[in-house]
Amino acid sequence: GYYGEFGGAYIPEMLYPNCEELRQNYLRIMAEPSFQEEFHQLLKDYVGRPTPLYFAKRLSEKYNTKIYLKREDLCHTGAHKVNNTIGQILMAKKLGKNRIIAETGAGQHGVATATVCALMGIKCVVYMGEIDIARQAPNVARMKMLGAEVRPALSGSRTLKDATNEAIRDWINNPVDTHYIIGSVVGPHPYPDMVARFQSVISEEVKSQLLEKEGRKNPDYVVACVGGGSNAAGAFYHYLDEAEVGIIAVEAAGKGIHSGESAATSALGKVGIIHGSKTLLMQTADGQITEPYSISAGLDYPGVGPLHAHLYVSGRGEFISITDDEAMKAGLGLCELEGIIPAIESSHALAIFEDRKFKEDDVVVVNLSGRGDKDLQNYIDYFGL
Ligand SMILES: Cc1ncc(COP(=O)(O)O)c(/C=N/[C@H](C(=O)O)[C@@H](O)C(C)C)c1O
Repeated sequence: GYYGEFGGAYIPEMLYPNCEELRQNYLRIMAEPSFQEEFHQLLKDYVGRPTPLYFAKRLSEKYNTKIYLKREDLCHTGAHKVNNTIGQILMAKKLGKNRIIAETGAGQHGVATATVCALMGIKCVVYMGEIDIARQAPNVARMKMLGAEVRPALSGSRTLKDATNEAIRDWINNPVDTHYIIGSVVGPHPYPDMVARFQSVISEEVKSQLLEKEGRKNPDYVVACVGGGSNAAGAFYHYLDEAEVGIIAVEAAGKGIHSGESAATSALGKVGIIHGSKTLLMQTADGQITEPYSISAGLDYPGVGPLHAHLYVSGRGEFISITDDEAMKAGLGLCELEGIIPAIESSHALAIFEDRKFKEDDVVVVNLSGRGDKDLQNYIDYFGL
Protein backbone atom coordinates (compact mmCIF):
# COMPACT_ATOMS: atom_id res chain seq x y z
CA GLY A 1 0.00 0.00 0.00
CA TYR A 2 2.70 2.48 -0.91
CA TYR A 3 3.03 5.31 -3.43
CA GLY A 4 6.78 5.65 -3.54
CA GLU A 5 7.84 6.36 0.06
CA PHE A 6 4.29 7.37 1.05
CA GLY A 7 1.27 5.41 2.31
CA GLY A 8 1.32 2.36 4.58
CA ALA A 9 -0.74 1.79 7.71
CA TYR A 10 0.82 3.43 10.75
CA ILE A 11 -1.99 2.57 13.11
CA PRO A 12 -2.39 1.91 16.82
CA GLU A 13 -2.29 -1.80 17.58
CA MET A 14 -5.96 -1.69 18.60
CA LEU A 15 -6.97 -0.59 15.10
CA TYR A 16 -4.99 -3.37 13.47
CA PRO A 17 -7.83 -5.98 13.34
CA ASN A 18 -10.22 -3.52 11.61
CA CYS A 19 -7.69 -2.52 8.96
CA GLU A 20 -6.42 -6.05 8.46
CA GLU A 21 -9.94 -7.39 7.84
CA LEU A 22 -10.43 -4.71 5.19
CA ARG A 23 -6.97 -5.14 3.65
CA GLN A 24 -7.40 -8.89 3.30
CA ASN A 25 -10.83 -8.66 1.68
CA TYR A 26 -11.34 -5.43 -0.26
CA LEU A 27 -9.78 -6.42 -3.59
CA ARG A 28 -11.50 -9.83 -3.58
CA ILE A 29 -14.89 -8.23 -2.76
CA MET A 30 -14.47 -5.50 -5.39
CA ALA A 31 -13.61 -8.11 -8.02
CA GLU A 32 -16.82 -10.06 -7.43
CA PRO A 33 -19.17 -9.67 -10.44
CA SER A 34 -22.13 -9.14 -8.11
CA PHE A 35 -20.30 -6.25 -6.43
CA GLN A 36 -19.39 -4.58 -9.72
CA GLU A 37 -22.91 -5.04 -11.06
CA GLU A 38 -24.59 -3.47 -8.00
CA PHE A 39 -21.93 -0.73 -7.79
CA HIS A 40 -22.39 0.36 -11.42
CA GLN A 41 -26.19 -0.04 -11.31
CA LEU A 42 -26.43 2.32 -8.32
CA LEU A 43 -23.97 4.77 -9.91
CA LYS A 44 -26.20 4.84 -12.98
CA ASP A 45 -29.71 4.78 -11.51
CA TYR A 46 -29.13 6.44 -8.14
CA VAL A 47 -26.14 8.76 -8.55
CA GLY A 48 -26.97 9.68 -12.16
CA ARG A 49 -23.74 8.62 -13.87
CA PRO A 50 -22.18 9.12 -16.32
CA THR A 51 -21.83 12.77 -15.37
CA PRO A 52 -21.55 15.10 -18.38
CA LEU A 53 -18.21 16.21 -19.76
CA TYR A 54 -19.28 19.71 -20.72
CA PHE A 55 -17.35 21.95 -23.15
CA ALA A 56 -17.34 25.35 -21.43
CA LYS A 57 -17.46 27.55 -24.52
CA ARG A 58 -17.47 31.01 -22.91
CA LEU A 59 -14.88 30.03 -20.29
CA SER A 60 -12.71 28.62 -23.10
CA GLU A 61 -13.02 31.85 -25.07
CA LYS A 62 -12.07 33.91 -22.03
CA TYR A 63 -8.88 31.93 -21.45
CA ASN A 64 -8.16 31.11 -25.11
CA THR A 65 -7.87 27.34 -24.64
CA LYS A 66 -10.30 24.38 -24.70
CA ILE A 67 -11.83 23.76 -21.27
CA TYR A 68 -14.04 20.76 -20.50
CA LEU A 69 -15.79 20.53 -17.14
CA LYS A 70 -16.41 17.07 -15.65
CA ARG A 71 -19.71 17.64 -13.92
CA GLU A 72 -19.36 15.83 -10.58
CA ASP A 73 -21.54 18.65 -9.22
CA LEU A 74 -24.45 16.86 -10.94
CA CYS A 75 -24.02 13.66 -8.92
CA HIS A 76 -26.85 12.96 -6.50
CA THR A 77 -25.98 14.83 -3.20
CA GLY A 78 -24.12 17.49 -5.22
CA ALA A 79 -20.53 16.26 -5.21
CA HIS A 80 -18.23 13.36 -6.12
CA LYS A 81 -18.19 12.03 -2.55
CA VAL A 82 -21.10 9.68 -3.26
CA ASN A 83 -19.05 7.64 -5.78
CA ASN A 84 -16.93 6.51 -2.83
CA THR A 85 -19.75 6.08 -0.30
CA ILE A 86 -21.73 3.83 -2.68
CA GLY A 87 -18.66 1.61 -3.02
CA GLN A 88 -17.94 1.56 0.71
CA ILE A 89 -21.52 0.86 1.82
CA LEU A 90 -21.57 -2.18 -0.47
CA MET A 91 -18.18 -3.18 0.96
CA ALA A 92 -19.53 -2.81 4.52
CA LYS A 93 -22.52 -5.02 3.71
CA LYS A 94 -20.26 -7.70 2.21
CA LEU A 95 -18.20 -7.55 5.42
CA GLY A 96 -21.36 -8.05 7.50
CA LYS A 97 -21.24 -4.63 9.18
CA ASN A 98 -24.47 -3.12 10.52
CA ARG A 99 -23.22 0.27 11.73
CA ILE A 100 -21.49 3.04 9.78
CA ILE A 101 -19.33 5.91 11.01
CA ALA A 102 -17.78 8.75 9.02
CA GLU A 103 -15.98 12.08 9.41
CA THR A 104 -16.75 15.21 7.48
CA GLY A 105 -15.54 18.75 7.09
CA ALA A 106 -17.46 20.51 4.31
CA GLY A 107 -20.29 18.14 5.08
CA GLN A 108 -20.46 16.74 1.57
CA HIS A 109 -18.92 13.45 2.59
CA GLY A 110 -21.19 13.34 5.62
CA VAL A 111 -24.24 13.88 3.41
CA ALA A 112 -23.00 11.26 0.94
CA THR A 113 -22.56 8.79 3.80
CA ALA A 114 -25.96 9.54 5.37
CA THR A 115 -27.50 9.17 1.91
CA VAL A 116 -26.21 5.65 1.25
CA CYS A 117 -27.05 4.61 4.83
CA ALA A 118 -30.65 5.74 4.27
CA LEU A 119 -30.61 3.90 0.95
CA MET A 120 -29.48 0.66 2.65
CA GLY A 121 -31.28 1.11 5.98
CA ILE A 122 -28.04 1.10 8.04
CA LYS A 123 -27.56 3.37 11.06
CA CYS A 124 -24.97 6.05 10.72
CA VAL A 125 -22.95 8.38 12.95
CA VAL A 126 -21.09 11.29 11.33
CA TYR A 127 -18.35 13.07 13.28
CA MET A 128 -18.02 16.75 12.43
CA GLY A 129 -15.96 19.53 13.95
CA GLU A 130 -18.05 21.96 15.97
CA ILE A 131 -16.61 24.79 13.86
CA ASP A 132 -17.63 23.03 10.65
CA ILE A 133 -21.11 22.30 12.01
CA ALA A 134 -21.54 26.08 12.29
CA ARG A 135 -20.17 26.97 8.86
CA GLN A 136 -21.85 24.16 6.92
CA ALA A 137 -25.28 24.27 8.56
CA PRO A 138 -27.29 23.32 5.45
CA ASN A 139 -25.35 20.07 5.14
CA VAL A 140 -25.88 19.32 8.86
CA ALA A 141 -29.64 19.69 8.37
CA ARG A 142 -29.46 17.38 5.36
CA MET A 143 -27.55 14.71 7.30
CA LYS A 144 -30.14 14.79 10.08
CA MET A 145 -33.04 14.60 7.60
CA LEU A 146 -31.33 11.60 6.03
CA GLY A 147 -31.41 9.90 9.43
CA ALA A 148 -27.78 10.29 10.50
CA GLU A 149 -26.61 11.23 14.00
CA VAL A 150 -24.19 14.17 13.68
CA ARG A 151 -21.71 14.07 16.58
CA PRO A 152 -19.75 17.32 17.16
CA ALA A 153 -16.01 16.85 17.51
CA LEU A 154 -15.05 19.04 20.49
CA SER A 155 -11.36 18.18 20.75
CA GLY A 156 -8.46 20.18 19.30
CA SER A 157 -9.40 22.78 16.73
CA ARG A 158 -12.87 21.29 16.36
CA THR A 159 -12.56 20.91 12.59
CA LEU A 160 -12.03 18.01 10.20
CA LYS A 161 -8.75 16.77 11.73
CA ASP A 162 -10.53 16.35 15.08
CA ALA A 163 -13.62 14.77 13.54
CA THR A 164 -11.30 12.22 11.94
CA ASN A 165 -9.55 11.54 15.26
CA GLU A 166 -12.87 10.98 17.01
CA ALA A 167 -14.12 8.70 14.23
CA ILE A 168 -10.96 6.61 14.54
CA ARG A 169 -11.48 6.42 18.32
CA ASP A 170 -15.06 5.22 17.74
CA TRP A 171 -13.86 2.60 15.27
CA ILE A 172 -11.26 1.26 17.72
CA ASN A 173 -14.06 0.83 20.24
CA ASN A 174 -16.47 -0.81 17.78
CA PRO A 175 -14.35 -3.07 15.56
CA VAL A 176 -16.80 -5.90 14.96
CA ASP A 177 -20.08 -4.30 13.86
CA THR A 178 -18.84 -0.97 12.48
CA HIS A 179 -17.35 0.08 9.15
CA TYR A 180 -15.63 3.47 8.95
CA ILE A 181 -16.33 5.16 5.62
CA ILE A 182 -13.33 7.48 5.12
CA GLY A 183 -14.20 10.35 2.80
CA SER A 184 -10.96 10.81 0.92
CA VAL A 185 -7.79 9.06 -0.29
CA VAL A 186 -6.30 9.40 3.18
CA GLY A 187 -5.86 7.12 6.19
CA PRO A 188 -4.19 3.75 6.57
CA HIS A 189 -3.83 1.32 3.66
CA PRO A 190 -6.13 0.11 2.05
CA TYR A 191 -8.24 3.28 2.23
CA PRO A 192 -6.23 5.49 -0.17
CA ASP A 193 -6.22 2.71 -2.77
CA MET A 194 -9.86 1.65 -2.20
CA VAL A 195 -11.23 5.22 -2.35
CA ALA A 196 -9.15 6.01 -5.46
CA ARG A 197 -10.54 2.89 -7.17
CA PHE A 198 -14.13 3.90 -6.40
CA GLN A 199 -13.50 7.47 -7.62
CA SER A 200 -11.73 6.24 -10.74
CA VAL A 201 -15.12 6.05 -12.49
CA ILE A 202 -14.52 9.76 -13.13
CA SER A 203 -11.52 9.36 -15.45
CA GLU A 204 -12.90 6.14 -16.86
CA GLU A 205 -15.86 8.14 -18.17
CA VAL A 206 -13.69 11.08 -19.32
CA LYS A 207 -11.67 8.76 -21.60
CA SER A 208 -14.74 7.62 -23.55
CA GLN A 209 -16.43 11.03 -23.49
CA LEU A 210 -13.31 12.77 -24.80
CA LEU A 211 -12.92 10.15 -27.54
CA GLU A 212 -16.46 10.97 -28.66
CA LYS A 213 -15.98 14.76 -28.50
CA GLU A 214 -12.34 15.23 -29.49
CA GLY A 215 -11.47 11.94 -31.23
CA ARG A 216 -8.83 11.27 -28.53
CA LYS A 217 -8.94 9.62 -25.09
CA ASN A 218 -6.24 11.78 -23.58
CA PRO A 219 -6.53 15.49 -22.80
CA ASP A 220 -3.40 17.62 -22.60
CA TYR A 221 -4.11 18.37 -18.92
CA VAL A 222 -6.38 17.19 -16.11
CA VAL A 223 -6.97 19.70 -13.31
CA ALA A 224 -8.55 19.02 -9.89
CA CYS A 225 -8.61 20.57 -6.44
CA VAL A 226 -6.97 18.59 -3.64
CA GLY A 227 -8.17 18.47 -0.05
CA GLY A 228 -7.51 14.87 0.94
CA GLY A 229 -7.35 14.25 -2.82
CA SER A 230 -10.21 11.89 -3.73
CA ASN A 231 -11.85 13.81 -6.56
CA ALA A 232 -8.38 14.44 -7.96
CA ALA A 233 -7.41 10.78 -7.55
CA GLY A 234 -10.50 9.83 -9.55
CA ALA A 235 -9.87 12.41 -12.27
CA PHE A 236 -6.16 11.48 -12.56
CA TYR A 237 -6.45 7.70 -12.08
CA HIS A 238 -6.59 6.44 -15.67
CA TYR A 239 -4.11 9.09 -16.84
CA LEU A 240 -1.33 8.54 -14.28
CA ASP A 241 0.59 6.26 -16.67
CA GLU A 242 -0.10 8.43 -19.73
CA ALA A 243 3.00 10.61 -19.75
CA GLU A 244 1.61 13.03 -22.31
CA VAL A 245 -1.26 13.97 -19.98
CA GLY A 246 -0.31 16.81 -17.65
CA ILE A 247 -1.56 16.36 -14.08
CA ILE A 248 -2.37 19.60 -12.23
CA ALA A 249 -3.31 19.45 -8.53
CA VAL A 250 -4.72 22.63 -7.01
CA GLU A 251 -4.41 23.27 -3.29
CA ALA A 252 -5.85 25.93 -1.00
CA ALA A 253 -3.36 28.71 -0.24
CA GLY A 254 -5.97 30.25 2.08
CA LYS A 255 -4.77 33.77 2.84
CA GLY A 256 -1.48 33.03 1.12
CA ILE A 257 1.23 30.38 1.52
CA HIS A 258 3.33 32.52 3.87
CA SER A 259 0.38 34.07 5.72
CA GLY A 260 0.27 31.44 8.44
CA GLU A 261 -3.29 30.73 7.34
CA SER A 262 -3.07 28.20 4.55
CA ALA A 263 -3.74 24.59 3.60
CA ALA A 264 -1.26 24.25 0.75
CA THR A 265 0.12 20.97 2.05
CA SER A 266 2.58 20.19 -0.74
CA ALA A 267 4.24 23.59 -0.36
CA LEU A 268 4.17 23.77 3.43
CA GLY A 269 4.17 20.11 4.41
CA LYS A 270 6.93 17.83 5.60
CA VAL A 271 6.98 14.04 5.68
CA GLY A 272 5.10 12.69 8.67
CA ILE A 273 2.27 10.47 9.84
CA ILE A 274 -1.35 11.65 9.89
CA HIS A 275 -4.40 9.49 10.44
CA GLY A 276 -2.40 6.32 9.91
CA SER A 277 -0.69 7.28 6.69
CA LYS A 278 2.87 8.38 5.94
CA THR A 279 2.52 11.45 3.75
CA LEU A 280 3.18 15.19 3.60
CA LEU A 281 1.54 17.21 6.33
CA MET A 282 1.73 20.67 7.80
CA GLN A 283 3.47 20.30 11.15
CA THR A 284 5.31 22.24 13.82
CA ALA A 285 9.03 21.70 14.44
CA ASP A 286 8.23 19.01 17.01
CA GLY A 287 5.87 17.19 14.66
CA GLN A 288 2.52 18.40 15.95
CA ILE A 289 -0.09 18.91 13.23
CA THR A 290 -0.40 22.58 12.24
CA GLU A 291 -3.88 24.05 12.05
CA PRO A 292 -4.65 24.64 8.35
CA TYR A 293 -6.93 27.31 6.98
CA SER A 294 -9.00 27.67 3.84
CA ILE A 295 -12.22 29.50 3.10
CA SER A 296 -13.44 26.12 1.81
CA ALA A 297 -14.03 23.49 4.48
CA GLY A 298 -13.38 20.76 1.93
CA LEU A 299 -9.76 21.79 1.36
CA ASP A 300 -9.14 22.70 4.99
CA TYR A 301 -7.04 19.61 5.74
CA PRO A 302 -3.45 19.66 7.06
CA GLY A 303 -2.44 16.49 5.23
CA VAL A 304 -2.80 15.15 1.73
CA GLY A 305 -3.33 11.65 0.38
CA PRO A 306 -0.10 9.65 -0.07
CA LEU A 307 -0.81 9.34 -3.81
CA HIS A 308 -0.60 13.12 -4.12
CA ALA A 309 2.47 13.36 -1.91
CA HIS A 310 4.12 10.96 -4.36
CA LEU A 311 2.87 12.90 -7.40
CA TYR A 312 4.42 16.02 -5.87
CA VAL A 313 7.76 14.54 -4.84
CA SER A 314 8.14 12.56 -8.07
CA GLY A 315 7.34 15.61 -10.19
CA ARG A 316 4.57 13.78 -12.06
CA GLY A 317 2.09 16.32 -10.79
CA GLU A 318 2.23 20.10 -11.16
CA PHE A 319 1.01 21.63 -7.88
CA ILE A 320 -0.58 25.09 -7.87
CA SER A 321 -1.98 26.82 -4.80
CA ILE A 322 -4.88 29.25 -5.02
CA THR A 323 -5.92 31.81 -2.39
CA ASP A 324 -9.41 32.32 -0.99
CA ASP A 325 -9.80 35.48 -3.08
CA GLU A 326 -8.70 33.85 -6.32
CA ALA A 327 -11.10 30.94 -5.71
CA MET A 328 -14.11 33.08 -4.82
CA LYS A 329 -13.60 35.25 -7.93
CA ALA A 330 -13.27 32.16 -10.14
CA GLY A 331 -16.47 30.74 -8.66
CA LEU A 332 -18.42 33.88 -9.49
CA GLY A 333 -16.77 33.91 -12.91
CA LEU A 334 -18.18 30.47 -13.71
CA CYS A 335 -21.65 31.62 -12.65
CA GLU A 336 -21.49 34.58 -14.99
CA LEU A 337 -19.92 32.80 -17.94
CA GLU A 338 -21.53 29.36 -17.81
CA GLY A 339 -24.52 29.57 -15.47
CA ILE A 340 -22.97 27.03 -13.06
CA ILE A 341 -22.54 27.78 -9.33
CA PRO A 342 -19.55 25.66 -8.23
CA ALA A 343 -18.53 24.52 -4.74
CA ILE A 344 -15.76 26.75 -3.38
CA GLU A 345 -13.46 23.73 -3.38
CA SER A 346 -14.01 23.28 -7.11
CA SER A 347 -13.54 27.03 -7.69
CA HIS A 348 -9.90 26.59 -6.66
CA ALA A 349 -9.34 24.38 -9.70
CA LEU A 350 -11.06 26.92 -11.98
CA ALA A 351 -8.93 29.78 -10.66
CA ILE A 352 -5.65 28.53 -12.18
CA PHE A 353 -6.53 29.91 -15.63
CA GLU A 354 -5.87 33.46 -14.40
CA ASP A 355 -2.15 32.77 -14.12
CA ARG A 356 -1.42 29.35 -15.63
CA LYS A 357 -1.52 29.86 -19.40
CA PHE A 358 -2.35 27.07 -21.86
CA LYS A 359 -1.91 26.79 -25.63
CA GLU A 360 -4.95 27.62 -27.79
CA ASP A 361 -5.36 24.01 -28.92
CA ASP A 362 -4.74 22.48 -25.50
CA VAL A 363 -7.60 20.30 -24.23
CA VAL A 364 -7.90 20.91 -20.49
CA VAL A 365 -10.31 18.83 -18.37
CA VAL A 366 -11.27 20.43 -15.04
CA ASN A 367 -12.98 18.24 -12.45
CA LEU A 368 -15.91 20.19 -11.06
CA SER A 369 -16.10 18.29 -7.78
CA GLY A 370 -19.25 19.85 -6.37
CA ARG A 371 -22.00 22.42 -6.67
CA GLY A 372 -22.17 25.64 -4.71
CA ASP A 373 -25.51 25.22 -2.90
CA LYS A 374 -23.74 24.45 0.40
CA ASP A 375 -21.60 27.59 -0.03
CA LEU A 376 -24.26 30.18 -0.78
CA GLN A 377 -23.82 31.93 2.58
CA ASN A 378 -20.07 32.17 1.94
CA TYR A 379 -20.69 33.65 -1.51
CA ILE A 380 -23.29 36.06 -0.04
CA ASP A 381 -20.94 37.23 2.72
CA TYR A 382 -17.93 37.51 0.40
CA PHE A 383 -19.62 39.42 -2.40
CA GLY A 384 -22.26 41.20 -0.28
CA LEU A 385 -25.04 39.70 -2.46
C1 LIG B 1 -17.27 19.55 -3.11
C2 LIG B 1 -15.92 19.10 -2.60
N1 LIG B 1 -14.87 19.14 -3.44
C3 LIG B 1 -13.64 18.75 -3.03
C4 LIG B 1 -13.43 18.32 -1.73
C5 LIG B 1 -12.03 17.96 -1.31
O1 LIG B 1 -11.98 16.59 -0.97
P1 LIG B 1 -11.13 15.62 -1.91
O2 LIG B 1 -11.83 15.51 -3.23
O3 LIG B 1 -11.11 14.30 -1.18
O4 LIG B 1 -9.78 16.25 -2.03
C6 LIG B 1 -14.50 18.25 -0.84
C7 LIG B 1 -14.28 17.72 0.48
N2 LIG B 1 -15.19 17.56 1.30
C8 LIG B 1 -14.97 16.78 2.48
C9 LIG B 1 -16.26 16.64 3.26
O5 LIG B 1 -17.32 17.03 2.74
O6 LIG B 1 -16.24 16.11 4.35
C10 LIG B 1 -13.88 17.37 3.29
O7 LIG B 1 -14.33 18.37 4.09
C11 LIG B 1 -13.00 16.35 3.98
C12 LIG B 1 -13.32 14.94 3.75
C13 LIG B 1 -11.57 16.67 3.56
C14 LIG B 1 -15.77 18.65 -1.28
O8 LIG B 1 -16.85 18.63 -0.45
